[in-house]
Amino acid sequence: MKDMPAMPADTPSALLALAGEALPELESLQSRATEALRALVAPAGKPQPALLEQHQHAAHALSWLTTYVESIRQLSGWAGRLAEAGNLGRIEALILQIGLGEYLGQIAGGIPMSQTEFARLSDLELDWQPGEAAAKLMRGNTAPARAELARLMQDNHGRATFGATGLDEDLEMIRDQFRRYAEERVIPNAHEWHLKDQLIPMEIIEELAELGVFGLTIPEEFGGLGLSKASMVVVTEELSRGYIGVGSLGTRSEIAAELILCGGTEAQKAKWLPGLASGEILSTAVFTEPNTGSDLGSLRTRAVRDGEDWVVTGNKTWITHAQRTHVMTLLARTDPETTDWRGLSMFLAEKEPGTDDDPFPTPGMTGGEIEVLGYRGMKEYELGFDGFRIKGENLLGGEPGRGFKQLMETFESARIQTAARAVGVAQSAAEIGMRYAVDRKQFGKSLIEFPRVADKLAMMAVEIMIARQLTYFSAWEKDHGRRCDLEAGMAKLLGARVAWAAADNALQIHGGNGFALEYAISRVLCDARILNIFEGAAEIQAQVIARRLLD
Ligand SMILES: Cc1cc2nc3c(=O)[nH]c(=O)nc-3n(C[C@H](O)[C@H](O)[C@H](O)COP(=O)(O)OP(=O)(O)OC[C@H]3O[C@@H](n4cnc5c(N)ncnc54)[C@H](O)[C@@H]3O)c2cc1C
Repeated sequence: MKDMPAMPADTPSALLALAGEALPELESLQSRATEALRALVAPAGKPQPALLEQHQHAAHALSWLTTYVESIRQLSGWAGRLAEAGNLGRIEALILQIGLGEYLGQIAGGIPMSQTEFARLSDLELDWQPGEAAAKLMRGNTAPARAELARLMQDNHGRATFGATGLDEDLEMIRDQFRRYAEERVIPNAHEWHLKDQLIPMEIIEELAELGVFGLTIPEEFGGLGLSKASMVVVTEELSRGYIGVGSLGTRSEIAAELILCGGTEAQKAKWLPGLASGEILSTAVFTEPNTGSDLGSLRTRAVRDGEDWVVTGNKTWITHAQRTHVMTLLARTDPETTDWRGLSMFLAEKEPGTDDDPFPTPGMTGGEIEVLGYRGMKEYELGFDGFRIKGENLLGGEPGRGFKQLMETFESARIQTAARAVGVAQSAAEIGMRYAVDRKQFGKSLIEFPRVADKLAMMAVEIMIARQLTYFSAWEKDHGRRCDLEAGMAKLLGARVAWAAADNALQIHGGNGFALEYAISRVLCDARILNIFEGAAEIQAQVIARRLLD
């Protein structure tokens, strides 16, 4: 078979010029796709929920297409900035070439939304004849390029990332600090914590508190470090590379702090934020119920006024880190006349931290552990509330009925953080897979010398960089005060798929050993699986993106 001609990867400027030419064409394709969906689901101008559901596959195809166009834009932007600064080396040029080639190819041929569902342009009754630039770029994902990238990854092994991140020195210093921490304190222990299904030791939580992890983005006036979301992303990425459980410790504090900063009264800010920032107050997010997960607005746990207080009755489930925490951000229905998001309120419900012997000592509250595949370290619980009392002053914002909107205001940050967790997990899978592929020999040579093994590693490096750049972009937008629900949703959507693919492929590289609990990759696979479920399951994320594109 005749090989396709290789792309001129030795001329990154030519590649960037081609990307620059192709982008307007992709943007126009995305506009055509949006109009095609509008024709299907909004015949009278406004999207109709029933039609949007009927055409869900087409709607999600648009979401994925848009995510890919943004990915190409961010990948090109990243490479362009590196080139300007004289830092676009060979490894970055190959990531750019392969990434553009592969994502353009998938746009034309089908984007995997899951292993068996593809977003195709024909779902939106579109066809696309790629212009000259796009057609050239599409040939970029060649066997020689992947082989060279895998070779360079081997040389690069031991550095923080495969390819320069493009972040500034301050952020790279933060990365270094947390990378060292994870190397010394997390990685040597993570697998044992997982296998023994242990809570992450308090010692680690105290050390992270010392390092400022819980108050990273809380303003200095409330005892935090007042740093950017970009720094949160870097810290989260590195800690999650060590262990998703450790990378997720800060998630709940981030949600609680965002809730209070956006929706709390001045008194609530003064009361809660300093303790959250210092890590003395640990929080847990209490939203999901046995019958309401994705459709959170319909939840049924009730909070009823009793004098100054509120009394809570109902059941919650999947509550991470419920036992050891001091405060619950608890969403409950305060208007019994409603059945949707309108009657919900958010509480900062105080509780006593439990112990193994007495996990839920607070009156009116019971709980039990849910045994899980992965994402251990904080443990998940189902909770029962019966006559559980919350002080009136702990109703967030002091006014009932605003809980769902208050929660929605935190979605951007939470999704950015989850995307960063996904990048960290994917990076750890890539590194573990790489080490094994080098060390393990079959047929007289290292596994990495077989193209199908090297290809997997090369594609991991490419997709991790794409997901990383999308995540940085959404953090950048957030830090500059711009709305970024769309970008954060896309980063989370793609990041979760990338993490799962990386973990699955790294396990494949391990062969039978990957299936042994003893090997770290077995844990990373289990940990990666959750990313497509929480913080908006992939299908919900795609639905939200599609709705937003039709706004
Ligand atoms: C390990 C873990 C930790 C968690 N931690 C917390 C926590 O700390 N606090 C908390 O409140 N919650 C937590 N959750 C709950 C999590 O947010 C929910 O699991 C998630 O929102 C999905 O809800 P569900 O599990 O009820 O799935 P369901 O809503 O029943 O959905 C099941 C599946 O159906 C599909 N689906 C659902 N709706 C649609 C739709 N409209 N269109 C197309 N497909 C759809 C999706 O594939 C989805 O995965 C956690 C969950 C897990 C597993």
